[in-house]
Amino acid sequence: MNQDQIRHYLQMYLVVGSVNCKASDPITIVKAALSGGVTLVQFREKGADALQGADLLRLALQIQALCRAEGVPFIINDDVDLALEIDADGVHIGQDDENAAEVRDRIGDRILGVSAHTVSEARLAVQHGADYLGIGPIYPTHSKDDAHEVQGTAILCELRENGIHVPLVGIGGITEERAAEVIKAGADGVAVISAITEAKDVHETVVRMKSKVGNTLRER
Ligand SMILES: Cc1ncsc1CCOP(=O)(O)O
Ligand SMILES: C=C1C=NC(C)=NC1=N
Ligand SMILES: [Mg+2]
Repeated sequence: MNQDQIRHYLQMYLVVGSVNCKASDPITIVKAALSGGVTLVQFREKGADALQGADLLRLALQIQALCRAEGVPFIINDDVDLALEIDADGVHIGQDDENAAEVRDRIGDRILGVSAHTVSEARLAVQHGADYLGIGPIYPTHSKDDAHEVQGTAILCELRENGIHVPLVGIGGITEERAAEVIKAGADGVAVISAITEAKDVHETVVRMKSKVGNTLRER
């Protein structure tokens, strides 16, 4: 996948699982987020009372169908086997998951996203074939119980200053109010869970956040 296409996909990136959808259900939330214009969807089913087995597969296939209908790429967090089983558009893996080079071999030219927290982790992930890097938590988050320490937007500047020019998406505590500063610091987009899944109006939140990202990218 070419870098410009990946950069486009990263602009308004929804990360979602049933655990994050308390006020409403995942399908309703994904439908509203897609109508609001999310550019990429990651299925991340993690944490206490996460779905498993047939229930997990059913929800993954339902969300995949919604994304396909809108032409929005659908990727799976962590579970490369599931991604290959349902022919997802890619995977996102962390530093503690399968080695990025091995995953790249297994998924061919599907999208490969890798989490990175330092310049050296970023360099290694790029060498192993990552299409983009997930950077964060930028701000405090309650959606990942084993999140690394909060890094602020400085990590994005540091990566760019150290010659990491691959597509980057910021993640962690990102809200509509904070989106612009994440882009100004060098990210190509924002990855968001609770600011969208817990929003009173999911559609409007996505519309507003995406327009702030787009305006800031154009001003940069
Ligand atoms: C998956 C992940 N990785 C770093 S922070 C985080 C959770 C982001 O969730 P939220 O957008 O609700 O802070
Ligand atoms: C941990 C993560 C970091 N970044 C992204 C985009 N997704 C994740 N699941
Ligand atoms: Mg992981």
